[in-house]
Parts: sequence; C-alpha cells; structure tokens
Amino acid sequence: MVIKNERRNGGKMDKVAVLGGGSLGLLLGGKLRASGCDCAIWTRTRGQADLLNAKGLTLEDQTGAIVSRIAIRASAFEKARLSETGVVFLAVKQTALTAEMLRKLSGVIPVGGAVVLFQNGIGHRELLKEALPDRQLVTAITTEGALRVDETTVRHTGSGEIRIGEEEQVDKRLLTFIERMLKQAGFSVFLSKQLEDAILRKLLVNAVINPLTAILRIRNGELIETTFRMNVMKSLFRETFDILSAYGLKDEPASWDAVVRVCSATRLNESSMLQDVIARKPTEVDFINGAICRMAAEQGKEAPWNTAVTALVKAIH
Ligand SMILES: NC(=O)C1=CN([C@@H]2O[C@H](COP(=O)(O)OP(=O)(O)OC[C@H]3O[C@@H](n4cnc5c(N)ncnc54)[C@H](OP(=O)(O)O)[C@@H]3O)[C@@H](O)[C@H]2O)C=CC1
Ligand SMILES: CC(C)(CO)C(=O)C(=O)O
Repeated sequence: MVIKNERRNGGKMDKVAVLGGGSLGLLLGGKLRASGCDCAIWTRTRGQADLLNAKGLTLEDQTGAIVSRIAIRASAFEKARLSETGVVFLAVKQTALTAEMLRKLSGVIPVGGAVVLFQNGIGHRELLKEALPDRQLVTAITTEGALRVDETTVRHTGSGEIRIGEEEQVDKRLLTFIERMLKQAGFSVFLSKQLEDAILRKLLVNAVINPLTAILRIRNGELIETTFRMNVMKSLFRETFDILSAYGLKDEPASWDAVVRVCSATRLNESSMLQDVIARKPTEVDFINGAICRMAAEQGKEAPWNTAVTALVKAIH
C-alpha cells in the first residue's frame, strides 16, 4: 500500500508528538495515529523519518502477524517544533538524555508545553525537571511490551497498562487529555495518586530481570526454569527489596511473586537490556541497578549483588 507522503513539518508546529522511533515510540505513535490523533513521530535520523513518511508504520501482534499499516507523519528531531500547549511522549532511553539532548529539548518544548516520561529506572524525572523548568512533566509507568523489528515495523509483544502520575503541580485538564488520547488509542490507562509505589515496583522487576537476562543471554521466561537461576534471582531480589523497602516498598512475598509472574507473563520476551546488549547499544543499567547501589549508599548499606550485575553488564562489550 502506498501512503501519501505528507509535507515535512517545515514551519508547522506539532500539537502532539512522540520523541523516539524505537520500540515504545513506534508503538505509541502508530496506535495514536491509527486512532485518529494527529500525532507526529520525531526520529533521531532523517532517514527513518523519510521511510516512515513513505511506507507508513506496520504494527504486528506478538506472533509477528501484521495487524495494520498506518500512515505516519514523521520528522527528524532536529527539525521538530512543538506548539505552545503541545504534548510530547518521551520514548527515548535514559542513556539518550545527555546534556546536549536536554538543551535541544528545552529549545523544542516551549514554556507551558508538556512531556510524558515513559523511561524505566529512576533519575530522569529530576534531570528533566531541572532542564525543563515551567514545562509540565507527567510521569508514566508502563507494562506494555514493544519490540522494533525494523525502522518502520513494531511488534506489540505484550499488552499491559499505562499508569500516569496524578501530581498536584500538573494541570488536571492536561492529565485528562493525555488519558483520553491514550485510551482512544486502545491502551489501558489509569491515573494514579500513588505512582511512587508503581515506580518502586517496576524498578524492582527491572532490577532483577533485566541484568540477569542480559548477562545470561536468555529470555525472561528462562530465568525461572532452573533452581540455579532462581537462586541467583532470589539473592538479587532480596538485596534490592531490602534497599527499596526504605523508600516505602512493602510486602516481600507478594513482590517476589510479582517478579516471577512477570517472567512468566513475558516469557518469550527478550528484556530491553538483553536487546541492547545484543544490539551492542549502551544499556540502562546505571539507571536501574546503578541507581539501587546509590540508594544503598545513601542508607549506609552495601549492595554487592547490584554492584556486581552493574559491573558485569557494563563489561559485556
Ligand atoms: N520497549 C518496551 O517495551 C518498553 C520500554 N520502556 C522504556 O521506554 C524507553 C524507550 O525504550 P525503547 O523504545 O524500548 O528503546 P529503543 O532503544 O527501542 O528506542 C529508543 C529510540 O530513541 C531514539 N533516540 C535516541 N537518541 C535520540 C535523539 N537524540 N533524538 C531522537 N531520537 C533518539 C533511538 O533512535 P535510533 O534508533 O536512531 O538510535 C531509538 O529509536 C526506555 O527508557 C525503556 O526503558 C518502558 C516500558 C516498556
Ligand atoms: C518487564 C520487562 C522486564 C519486560 O521485558 C521490562 O520492562 C524490560 O524488558 O525492560
């Protein structure tokens, strides 16, 4: 199917955009656009934007079967412009949030604009708050699974949910707008006043599953297949839970069950850290296990397991 190549947004300001043409960005952008939202995808390279404009985006289900082909409006981030009250869904890795990137973001997102943060791990909210004063920052935690197959194809590897923080400093109408937009695109969305708990729980899951699958080069489900792997998982889990419990994480047995459940529910997934290791890209380990080590240090505790997995993941390449 040939899709009309839309005018690049030279001079045109976007009202809604997804920054990042990777796994999550293509899933968000594709589904938003398919639901009728006039959302643009901002990519790192001009080449990917050209391909998306020319070919559209192919959305696959978890078996790899094509679900839909969607006409897309894409532009390279260097050419991007956001309207005064625009919303950007930030779908880049934490490793991309360099000083240069933060400077660019502050040039593209006008005062009053909004950014929805989807990153795993912690630390990015504080970084962006400092770099983007007077913009509305919305934190999202998602258990959706996405995998970029190629520059114009994304596989929806697992349906989950999107929790959006209902923080006091964020305009309620903006939150409702974002919630409605994502729901219309087919996502399960919840506004939550207790997002901190969801952030800690996701951090725990990522801190256990991601480094071990990356080091052992196995899929999520293979982690719970042998007693040896379960023992290693349990040790990393116990240490991480103990450190996070000082920040309010509760119920160790239920938390362990949740980690095992995620392994089983996403058993065929390669974790995002394993995908990065295979693609020889920098991983988010510093913002997951590295962050746990820093939290331990603040409490005057040792974190030998988190220290070791951080070092091992970094040592792979
Ligand atoms: N994938 C998933 O299922 C989930 C991901 N997340 C989180 O979402 C975030 C994104 O993850 P994911 O989509 O998997 O990551 P990917 O690596 O697949 O995608 C990141 C995208 O960001 C782009 N990018 C990097 N630097 C820039 C830049 N300077 N300007 C514009 N684009 C840039 C990359 O471009 P290029 O490819 O050209 O380098 C890439 O397309 C991560 O923090 C992850 O932890 C959370 C839950 C689920
Ligand atoms: C939940 C999990 C582990 C699913 O793969 C994930 O979030 C990731 O890979 O980063």
